[in-house]
Amino acid sequence: MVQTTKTGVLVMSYGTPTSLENVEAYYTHIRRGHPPTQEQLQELVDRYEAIVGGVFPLRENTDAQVSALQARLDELAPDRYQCFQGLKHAEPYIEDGVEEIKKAGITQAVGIVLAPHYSVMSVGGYIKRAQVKAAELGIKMCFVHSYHLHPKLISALTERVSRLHEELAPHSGDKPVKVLFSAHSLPEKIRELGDPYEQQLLNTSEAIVEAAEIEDWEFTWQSAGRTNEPWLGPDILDTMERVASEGYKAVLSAPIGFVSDHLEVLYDLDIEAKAKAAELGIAFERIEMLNTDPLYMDTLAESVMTVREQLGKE
Ligand SMILES: CC1=C(CCC(=O)O)c2cc3nc(cc4[nH]c(cc5[nH]c(cc1n2)c(C)c5CCC(=O)O)c(CCC(=O)O)c4C)C(CCC(=O)O)=C3C
Ligand SMILES: [Fe+2]
Repeated sequence: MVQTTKTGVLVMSYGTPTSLENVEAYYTHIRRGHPPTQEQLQELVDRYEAIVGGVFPLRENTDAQVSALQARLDELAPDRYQCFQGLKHAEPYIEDGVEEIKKAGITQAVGIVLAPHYSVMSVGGYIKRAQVKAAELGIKMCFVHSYHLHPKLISALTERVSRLHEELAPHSGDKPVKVLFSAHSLPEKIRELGDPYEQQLLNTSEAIVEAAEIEDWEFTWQSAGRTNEPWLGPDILDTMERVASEGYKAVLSAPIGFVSDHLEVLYDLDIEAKAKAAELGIAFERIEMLNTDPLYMDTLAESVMTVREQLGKE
């Protein structure tokens, strides 16, 4: 096999079904091999049907993000990096991505997840799977664990929050606009593990409000799983009810735990939370997702290059 001195970049993301027929297999994978009940499946299919229109946006967005990152790395360091995709719950799986790196004759790689905040239950899980496969194939690998305070990420998010804040101000009556930062909830047990997830999310929120000079804001959770164990709360729908009862007339939604248009944003916020706002008689608008924003691509590229230097030194 021809070896190359290029560094592989394993770009990891959640993954989404390839078609509505495929939702059951996808959901079964998320549930670690336990198929959902008919009712659970139908509920998820209904949510996808509400947003999809034949295409699953997360797949296109992940493809576009990986290509844009490759292009940016090629500009910053020509011929040095080759990107590969590895998905948590769909093909190409994380392990497939590592296999592709091996097949390309690459012996060292950096892994990065398309999610800025680290939790042992999210990013930690991605990294573990890549590590196991890389060790098996003899590839030397390093990882970006989080990039939730990267100045360019904060700048891209601040710009979105500031712009929307101005747009919403005329609709907020005699109260300020309420900014609600949110991220995917996780089971409450992460607190016992000393997980950095919550603190990192608060730190991102604080960096944005400081830069945007916003005083009226809260952090709240969204998209909690439908299981019996307790999940981190309060949920955004409950927070919206409370905020409306306090007299607020306009909510700005900033789902900073996500970087792409997908189900948790297009359904849980744009359909479900928006319907709740209509019921409560308040305005509700969401910031645009980062998708391939050049500042986000720079955040990823610079984070990869920083970790790559560590790899070289070892
Ligand atoms: C932390 C976190 C992120 C953010 C970080 C990251 O991006 O990794 C995230 C993102 C996403 N979650 C997604 C979809 C789903 N997540 C589910 C279920 C779960 N998510 C969890 C956590 C997270 N999820 C957990 C602990 C579960 C319970 C099951 C388990 O223990 O693993 C379920 C099952 C049904 C339900 O519970 O709703 C679905 C359909 C999609 C893709 C949407 C699309 O296809 O457009 C995306 C980007
Ligand atoms: Fe999820």
